[in-house]
Amino acid sequence: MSTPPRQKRLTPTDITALKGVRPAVCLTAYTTPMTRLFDPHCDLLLVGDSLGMVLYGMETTVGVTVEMMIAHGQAVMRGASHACVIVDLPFGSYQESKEQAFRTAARIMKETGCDGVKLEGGEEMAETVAFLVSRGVPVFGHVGLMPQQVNTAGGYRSKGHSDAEAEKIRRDARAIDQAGAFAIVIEGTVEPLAREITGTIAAATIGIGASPACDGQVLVSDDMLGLFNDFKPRFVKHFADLAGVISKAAEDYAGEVRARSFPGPEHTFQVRPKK
Ligand SMILES: Nc1nc(=O)c2c([nH]1)NC[C@@H]1CN(c3ccc(C(=O)N[C@@H](CCC(=O)O)C(=O)O)cc3)CN21
Ligand SMILES: CC(C)C(=O)C(=O)O
Ligand SMILES: [Mg+2]
Repeated sequence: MSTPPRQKRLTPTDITALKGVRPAVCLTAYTTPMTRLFDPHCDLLLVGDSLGMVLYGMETTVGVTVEMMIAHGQAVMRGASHACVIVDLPFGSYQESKEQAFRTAARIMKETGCDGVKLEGGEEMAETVAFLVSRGVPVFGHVGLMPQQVNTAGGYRSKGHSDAEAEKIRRDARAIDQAGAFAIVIEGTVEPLAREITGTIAAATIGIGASPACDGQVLVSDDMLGLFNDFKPRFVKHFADLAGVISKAAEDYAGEVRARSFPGPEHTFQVRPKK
């Protein structure tokens, strides 16, 4: 009896090919059990550096390390059999030079087995994106609201309201597209601009707060599950209230322990009768 062929994950090329065919579905994933639940429903899973905020309680994504991204990238790869898996390059691991970016990307791909990496930036990162792609690293771009630039941007503010800001984002998206990115996240950007970019580049645009005109959508999974409630950007929709479910479970558990009604006989080991 031969073993069935191992199911192959979607490739970055497959994601680009969805453009103009059907919306690409993307969620962030950080752990094996959640990945197993998301994987059948998603085309793309992103091990986002948002994990610093949603899993580790950091104030921003700036403190996230390559080691954290590798540990969670490995966890996600253990649970993914269908979706394409992309890992975020964290702040400080790629901006210094295209060589630094390649070294980090190659290490992450080798140590996790993921399908490519994502990096934030526009025109200033185009040379880096071309360098990576020409050397075998599929690149997912990210323009518009760039969380790793929170300290120079003066906070998390939506983008493209002024003509000058819109023109900059237009140039950023074009530069990353022409550098060979297979897809580009457009974050926190006004609808007409996101629509225009989507219609004029080859890469698939994946929106988060960038309107339904994008080629696909992404959300931070803890946001859409109602698990992360420190803040709620306008683009977040809660598809469940897991925070409520979990706090109720903890409350019930605590009550039963205090009442000595848990554990019951069915959870308790008795000495086996001697033979
Ligand atoms: N849980 C979570 N969800 C995210 O979407 C997310 C993270 N964490 N961490 C990394 C970045 C940070 N992001 C953020 C954080 C806050 C806003 C926010 O408060 N936005 C305001 C903008 C108001 C405006 O300028 O119009 C909003 O009301 O949406 C947006 C994106 C997106 N990413
Ligand atoms: C929100 C997505 C695009 C992201 O970069 C992340 O989760 O880190
Ligand atoms: Mg990110």
